[in-house]
Amino acid sequence: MWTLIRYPEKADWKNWLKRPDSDAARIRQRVEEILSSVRAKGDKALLELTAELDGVHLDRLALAVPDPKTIARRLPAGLLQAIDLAMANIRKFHEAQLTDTVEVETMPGIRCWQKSLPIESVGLYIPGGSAPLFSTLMMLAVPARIAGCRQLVVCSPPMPDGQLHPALLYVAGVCEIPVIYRVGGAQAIAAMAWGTETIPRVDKIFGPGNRYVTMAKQLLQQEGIAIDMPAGPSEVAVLGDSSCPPEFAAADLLSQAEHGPDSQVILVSTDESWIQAVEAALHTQLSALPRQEIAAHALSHSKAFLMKDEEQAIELLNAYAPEHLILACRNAHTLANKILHAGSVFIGQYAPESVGDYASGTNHTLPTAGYARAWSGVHLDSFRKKISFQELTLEGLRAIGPAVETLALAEGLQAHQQAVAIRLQYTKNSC
Ligand SMILES: NC(=O)c1ccc[n+]([C@@H]2O[C@H](COP(=O)([O-])OP(=O)(O)OC[C@H]3O[C@@H](n4cnc5c(N)ncnc54)[C@H](O)[C@@H]3O)[C@@H](O)[C@H]2O)c1
Ligand SMILES: N[C@H](CO)Cc1c[nH]c[nH+]1
Ligand SMILES: [Zn+2]
Repeated sequence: MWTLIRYPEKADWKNWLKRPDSDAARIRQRVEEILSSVRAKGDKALLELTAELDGVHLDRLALAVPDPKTIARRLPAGLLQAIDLAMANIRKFHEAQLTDTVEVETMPGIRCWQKSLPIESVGLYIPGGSAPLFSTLMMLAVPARIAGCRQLVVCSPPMPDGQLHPALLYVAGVCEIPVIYRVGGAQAIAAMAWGTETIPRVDKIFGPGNRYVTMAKQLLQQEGIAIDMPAGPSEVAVLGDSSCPPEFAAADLLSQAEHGPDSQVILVSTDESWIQAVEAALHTQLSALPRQEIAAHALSHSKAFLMKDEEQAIELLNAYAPEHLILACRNAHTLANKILHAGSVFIGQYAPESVGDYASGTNHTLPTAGYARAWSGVHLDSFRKKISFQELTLEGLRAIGPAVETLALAEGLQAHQQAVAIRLQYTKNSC
C-alpha cells in the first residue's frame, strides 16, 4: 500500500512528489537501441521487435480497416452506442475550439492577421500493451479530422492473435482511416518519425504510452520531430474531505492505478480519519479487481498526504502538477480557480476521472510527470499551426518605417534598415 505522509515539511515536498523513475537509464538505453535498429533496418526491425516484445509473428504490419458497418456487427450494441455517444461529445467539445481568424489593423495602413492551418500528416499512437485503448483513437482521430489533417497514420500493438480490437477498427472506420499499422512501443514512434518501407513519415506524433513510448517521443523531439507532449504513465491526485464518500475516492485512485505498474496516485486531505477510511475502501475494492496486481504495484509507490490546511493542500497539488486532479471536497468550485498546474480537473464528487477518460468530451491525452506545468493536453490546436500575415499600404510603411529603421540600426543591422529606406526613398514623391 501507499506511504502516508503527515504534515510534510515544504523542503521535502520535491522528494515526496517524485514520480517512479527507478530504471530511467535502462529504459533510455533500450529505447536508443530500438531507435537505431529501426533507422537501420526499417520494416524488418519492426517485425523483429514485434516478435520479440509483443510475442506476435507477423508477415506484414498493415491491416486494412473494414467498413465500419461490417465491424459494427462484431461489437455488442451497447458498446457501439457508448462509442457513438463518446465520439459525439468529443466532437462537440473539440469543434467548439475552432477559432475565427484573428485580424487587426495595428496602425492605419498596416493589417496583420493570423491563419490557422491543419498539420498535413499526423501520427497517432494508440497504446495496447496491457489493454487495447481504443478510446485513445477517439481522442486523437476526432480532433485531427475536425482540424482538417489530411493523413492520419495510426500505429498500435497487435493483440496476441496478431489482430486489432474490433472497437479500434470501428473507430478508425468511422474516422475514415483506411489502415492501421500493427506495431507498438518505441519502434512505432521511430517508424512514424522517419518513415519505413510501409509506414509513412509524419509531421507530428501524437499519443500516450508507457515509458518506452514516452522516452522515444522525447528523444526524437530532441532531433526536431514534433510531438504532442510527454504523455506517459497515468496519474491522478484526489483532494478530498468527509463530504465525499471515501469509497468514491478509493475507486478513482484505483481507476488510474490499474493502468500500469508505473502509474502513480496521490491522495491529499486535511482529515486523517477520512484518509484512513479511503485506505480501508482501497483494500476492499482492490481485492475484487481483475488487474489487482498491477494496481497494487502502482499503489506501492503512491502517497497519501495529510496537510495542515486547504491552502497548503492546493500548494502541494500545484507543485505536483498532476495529469488528473479530482476535487472531491466541500468548496471544490472555489478551489478549482486556485489550480495552476494540472492536465485536467474534475470538480465535485460526481465527476469521476473515468468520464474524462472516455466520454465527457475533454481529451484524455494529457501531460504526466509534472509536464502540466508547461504543457497542455491534446486540444484542437495541437493539430493545427498558425501562419501570420501582414499587408502594408504606402501610407502604412511611411508611418512605421522610421521606427523600424531606428530599431534596425540600434541592432547594427543595416540591411534591415535599407529594406525600409529604399522603399521610402523610391516612393518619396508618390502620394
Ligand atoms: N498520459 C496519458 O494521456 C495516457 C493516456 C492513456 C494511457 N496512458 C498510459 O499509457 C500506457 C500504456 O502502456 P502499455 O504498456 O499498456 O501499452 P503501450 O502501447 O504504451 O506499450 C506497449 C509496447 O511497449 C513495448 N515494450 C514493452 N515492454 C518492453 C521492453 N521491456 N522493452 C522495450 N519495449 C517494451 C512493446 O513494444 C509494446 O508493444 C500506460 O502507462 C498508461 O497509463 C497515458
Ligand atoms: N486514464 C488514461 C489517461 O491517463 C486514459 C484512458 C484510456 N482508457 C482508460 N483510460
Ligand atoms: Zn484511465
